[in-house]
Amino acid sequence: MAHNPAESLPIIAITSGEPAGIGPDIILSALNEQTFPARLIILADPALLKDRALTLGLKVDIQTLIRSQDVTAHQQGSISVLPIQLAKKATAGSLDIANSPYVLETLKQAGEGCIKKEFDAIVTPPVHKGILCETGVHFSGHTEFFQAQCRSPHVVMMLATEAMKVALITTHLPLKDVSAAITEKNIRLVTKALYKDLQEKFGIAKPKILVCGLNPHAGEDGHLGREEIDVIIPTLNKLRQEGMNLIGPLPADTLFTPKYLNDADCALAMYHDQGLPVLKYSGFGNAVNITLGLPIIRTSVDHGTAIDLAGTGKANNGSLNVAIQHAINMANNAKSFLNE
Ligand SMILES: NC(=O)c1ccc[n+]([C@@H]2O[C@H](COP(=O)([O-])OP(=O)(O)OC[C@H]3O[C@@H](n4cnc5c(N)ncnc54)[C@H](O)[C@@H]3O)[C@@H](O)[C@H]2O)c1
Ligand SMILES: N[C@H](C(=O)O)[C@H](O)COP(=O)(O)O
Repeated sequence: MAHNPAESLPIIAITSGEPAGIGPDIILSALNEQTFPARLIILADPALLKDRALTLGLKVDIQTLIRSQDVTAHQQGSISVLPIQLAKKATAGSLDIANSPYVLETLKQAGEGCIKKEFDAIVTPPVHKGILCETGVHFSGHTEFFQAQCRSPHVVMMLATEAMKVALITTHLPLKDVSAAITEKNIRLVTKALYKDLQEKFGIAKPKILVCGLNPHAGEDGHLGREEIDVIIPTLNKLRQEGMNLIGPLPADTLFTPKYLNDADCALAMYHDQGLPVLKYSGFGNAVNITLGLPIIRTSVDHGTAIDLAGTGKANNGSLNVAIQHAINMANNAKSFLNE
């Protein structure tokens, strides 16, 4: 049989995201504007993509796959869909709880396919956490969903641009619960998982990580909070003794300045809105969200469902391009690592 070079391309599963949001829009525009060096499978209702393409005036060739193995190399303007049916026709800009099980099913099938190695990586356009939670399921994010599905003891949320990487000790946690989650165990598990993946997945031999304090001015010697003195500093000292290059805890308000960032590989923030606003200010629309610590590869966009923009043609697909390209690179690296 003739060698088919397409067979060496990674298979990337892309979920549709919230059907009333911009997920379908950015998938259509991204796959219409360039050819990705991969076999791309969209887990979605084909009717959703056809409707949205019509709304957006995009001419895209949407093919339905019977089996994931039948997917061929991506070509600009073509989309291969593994069908999952919506409960109700989706209206751009209007959330409908009836379609929440559909969203969860796309994630479930993507994760299962990756675990079974039918897919080499997952890319997730945005879901709406609120409408998923309204079904009674507790859904705090893809990060936690795939952690539970893969039974991973600890995962790390890291967002990255070309200029900056920001990882988080705690992810989707109410602010009132953050202090209690800043424990030696959590700091140790996240920092170790981050360090390992910066080495193994990003080829940084000895990562230099800047660690934020929790409190204003990193606690001001205990006058503005004691988490630094009681937990963060002793834990970082132990990790340093294990060979890690950790700087801090530094006051978070000045850690994100060129003096520190220019010379570091990653910033580690204590909570979501300590680290992500800085990253999004610096590179919103061009950043990738990567879940480290999973046995599978998963990347995502840096933005949400932007319900206000769904179906308008105003959604930017830059972050999805970056998320797909990162997933392809990571899948290729993992394949060459296995072949070494
Ligand atoms: N990866 C994900 O699944 C993910 C990421 C972030 C937020 N969310 C979820 O999305 C929902 C809405 O969140 P939000 O309102 O805080 O943030 P959002 O990112 O949806 O919107 C914030 C602002 O950015 C704009 N925006 C977002 N994406 C854009 C794009 N691609 N192009 C142009 N403009 C864009 C929106 O119009 C809005 O003004 C929430 O349920 C949130 O949890 C999901
Ligand atoms: N924290 C992410 C952000 O602000 O971009 C977002 O909520 C997505 O998280 P998940 O990848 O866990 O869904």
